[in-house]
Amino acid sequence: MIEIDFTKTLDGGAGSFDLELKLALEAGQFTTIYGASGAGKTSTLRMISGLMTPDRGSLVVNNEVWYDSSKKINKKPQERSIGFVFQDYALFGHMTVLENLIFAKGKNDGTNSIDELLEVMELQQLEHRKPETLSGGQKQRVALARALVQKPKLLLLDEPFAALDNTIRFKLHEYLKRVQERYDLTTILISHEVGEIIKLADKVVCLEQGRINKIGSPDTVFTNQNLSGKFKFPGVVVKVEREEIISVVSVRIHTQVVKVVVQHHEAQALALGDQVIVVSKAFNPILYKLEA
Ligand SMILES: Nc1ncnc2c1ncn2[C@@H]1O[C@H](COP(=O)(O)OP(=O)(O)OP(=O)(O)O)[C@@H](O)[C@H]1O
Repeated sequence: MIEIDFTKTLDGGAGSFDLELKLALEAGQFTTIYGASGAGKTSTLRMISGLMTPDRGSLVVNNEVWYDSSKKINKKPQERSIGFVFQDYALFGHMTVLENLIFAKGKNDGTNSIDELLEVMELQQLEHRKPETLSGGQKQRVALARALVQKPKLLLLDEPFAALDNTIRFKLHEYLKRVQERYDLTTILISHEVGEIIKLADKVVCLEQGRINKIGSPDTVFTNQNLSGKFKFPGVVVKVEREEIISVVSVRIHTQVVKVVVQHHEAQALALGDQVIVVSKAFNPILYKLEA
């Protein structure tokens, strides 16, 4: 359990405001922080990691006090069991992929196996390459593997996929889900992408000017409904066609476009580019084996 209860006055563009966060996250849970630019998302992760000090409050991770202003406890970032991945990779350019991971391991025992991480993240073929020779998606896989070497209790991700195109981003979601489940990681992701949040997160915390204004499952936060469909696919509206009795909305889901029949009044509420969730209650798929 991660118990966050701290405040800090931040210098916003239009004057100062208080970031006030009281939040409990269950171990192994995947939480996303969502909110407008300047709401205090990055500051929150920096305070959890010890890179920024709150004005007052406490932070307790699995019953271990990392910060408590009244008891004057403030663990240094290197004493907190955290893996941090940023948008800009921050890999060591003069080291190969393998050397980056070995460096992260340091002299510590009890770390995750580097061989296993290379395998899970499918980096074996790239282990002797330097970061400058890798694509953005490959670099981010290395950054994710490196963040996991020290067996962190908490994985913090600050818009790690924002600079990548959709296809690479979708692949990285799969890798992230895979490691999150394999290592039972308590994860906090900052994201602006509603589709990404619906796909990955158990819980979403919406921040506005330093305060939590909504919290809950992505379904309830973004649609005000508890969606009970068997299959849920986040997508983007690419076409709305009004026909005689009904309207047809085309939704791009990853690389496919599906057509969904809706009532006219539902179609009227939609614009091209809107993010939506396609929910299917009864789904009777037919399976075809692909020949390699
Ligand atoms: N050390 C600091 N002391 C005081 N104010 C700060 C400090 N660091 C950042 N701020 C201010 O706090 C506000 C919130 O910044 P933060 O980076 O947390 O926002 P954000 O929600 O992550 O935004 P974005 O989505 O643009 O990254 C900004 O106005 C920023 O200038």
